[in-house]
Amino acid sequence: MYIIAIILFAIIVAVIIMSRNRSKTNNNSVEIEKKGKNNNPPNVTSKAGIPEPVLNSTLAQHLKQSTDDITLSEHKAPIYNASPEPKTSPFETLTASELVEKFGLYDPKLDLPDYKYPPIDLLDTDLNSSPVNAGDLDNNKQRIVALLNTHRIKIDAIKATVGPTVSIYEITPATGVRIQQIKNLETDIALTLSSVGTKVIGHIPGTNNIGIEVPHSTPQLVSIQSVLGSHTFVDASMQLPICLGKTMDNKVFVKDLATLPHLLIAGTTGQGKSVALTSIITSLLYKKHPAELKFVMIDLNGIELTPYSSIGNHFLAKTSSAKKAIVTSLDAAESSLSSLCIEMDRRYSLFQDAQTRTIVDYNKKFVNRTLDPSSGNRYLSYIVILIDEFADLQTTTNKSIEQLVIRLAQRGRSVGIHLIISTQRPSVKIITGVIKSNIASRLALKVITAIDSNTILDTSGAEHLNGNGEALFSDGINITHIQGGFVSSAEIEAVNSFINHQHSYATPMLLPEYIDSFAPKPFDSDDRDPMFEDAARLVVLHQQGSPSLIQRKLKLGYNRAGRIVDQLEAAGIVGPFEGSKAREVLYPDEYSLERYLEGLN
Ligand SMILES: Nc1ncnc2c1ncn2[C@@H]1O[C@H](COP(=O)(O)OP(=O)(O)OP(=O)(O)O)[C@@H](O)[C@H]1O
Repeated sequence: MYIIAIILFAIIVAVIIMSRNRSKTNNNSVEIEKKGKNNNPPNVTSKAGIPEPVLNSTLAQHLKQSTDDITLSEHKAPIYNASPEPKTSPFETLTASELVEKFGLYDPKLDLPDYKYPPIDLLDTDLNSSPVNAGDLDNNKQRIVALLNTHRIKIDAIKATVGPTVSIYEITPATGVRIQQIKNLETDIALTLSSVGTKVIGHIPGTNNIGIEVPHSTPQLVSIQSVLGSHTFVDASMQLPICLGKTMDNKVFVKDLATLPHLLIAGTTGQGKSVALTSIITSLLYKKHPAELKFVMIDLNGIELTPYSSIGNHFLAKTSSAKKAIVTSLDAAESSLSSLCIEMDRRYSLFQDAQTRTIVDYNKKFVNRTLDPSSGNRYLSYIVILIDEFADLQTTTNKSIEQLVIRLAQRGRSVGIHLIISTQRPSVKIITGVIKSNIASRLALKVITAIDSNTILDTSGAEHLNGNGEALFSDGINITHIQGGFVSSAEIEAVNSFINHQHSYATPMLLPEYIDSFAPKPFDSDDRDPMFEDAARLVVLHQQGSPSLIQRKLKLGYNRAGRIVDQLEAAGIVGPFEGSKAREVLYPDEYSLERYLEGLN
């Protein structure tokens, strides 16, 4: 008895030491612990031996949320307790309201409970003085009024609004004055104000006024801090708020990517596409928790999006076979997009079973614990796919990329998958008719010709922009003239570093594995899950290739079971995903399977 007690004590001590050592492999956690910022209990090591990011501060909280399968960011695993394994799911014995009473609402943010959103003071403050002084504004007003008087055009009032790149003079015409009378004087007004580019922009919606737009000789920079710190952005109750800059009358311009629901950014090289892309990413990083949002970044040049690899474990998603979190090759781009299509189909099949139509409704049901995680249900994060330089993917030899992009654009919205595509080649070969018809929202930066502008926006105008982030945004109906927010490399670095120094998931979110049936890839046995062979025997024995079977019989989390099924598919043991049907098992009996497994080892 005494000896058994000593052995037991030694085992417990050894387990504690091992779990502490493993936790030190996570650089982030080591650094935070060193700084003494983290009051969490010691790291918990998952069954897979990976440092556990779910560090709920109390045992009660810990019981609410699963610690079973943490290599994926999305919780599909049981949300009651991981250890000891319950024999039956509480979802089988308790109603949703009883579950909520017992465990509370499901909170995806408890994945990383101590996660802090980046503070606004990481960004540079706006030190710009106004591009026009009050004296100049008054002079211009007097000159405009004098000119109109000479032409016997009476006005009731004139006021000026200073925007980032232009000032707008709003005139209230006297009764009987026609807009065209003022429009006819456009060149004369430009001459009077000595300002090339002055435009009479016509009736200002919602007012009785006519606008005259006068460009500043030195445009004002719109700092990202001034827009992300504004009430318009801070108070925006949107699913995916993205800040695109300021309008010409100095209003912060925020859109909800979830409703756009995709965006095309195009303009000649050096006019501000990358800055626009990074200000969109920065907007989302300021508003979203890593449990709610993942980016898939495709950047074949490996330049613009590379800095974000440092926040890969927090905010990026990738296929498990991809070595890097950011996609930099054509093949990897194709398999990532294919894999996203599989994820999209899986989400649709979850929606079908849950009888929901949108990600918001589905997640609401999940949070209310009406959906059983052991049937594959999980909290769904939004996925934003960013493609920097779409022309690199639109090669003549690879038409399938365009088809994948179109599929995602057509069906992604309801399931929370959104695309942002940027290109410096606004030609009809790159921005094809079918791409345009599926991506209604477009941001045009300066282009060279009216034809290019027409290719992007279906109208001219972008050829008159001044560069440096000045843009025209079209939501498919209205066009808004804006000045994009500027974000510097140093600011990107500061935000990424702030995020990077916090606890993260163990890996980027893993997307379902895509296997190209026409070009089978060699199956890498090093990447195989330790339970791979047991799972293979199980599916062959039951002649049923479903993750829930593996999950139940081998006591694994849903994510891990899903990955094993992907590996079984890669090894040719089960067939491809077929929506709500179970996968076909390609080995008829254990004998043939054992022979195959021997060959694999
Ligand atoms: N919103 C902005 N406000 C002020 N200046 C800007 C803005 N956007 C871009 N610029 C200026 O334009 C330069 C080029 O911007 P950016 O790198 O985004 O261009 P690009 O269109 O992505 O170029 P490329 O096609 O070569 O990648 C920036 O370095 C900056 O000086």
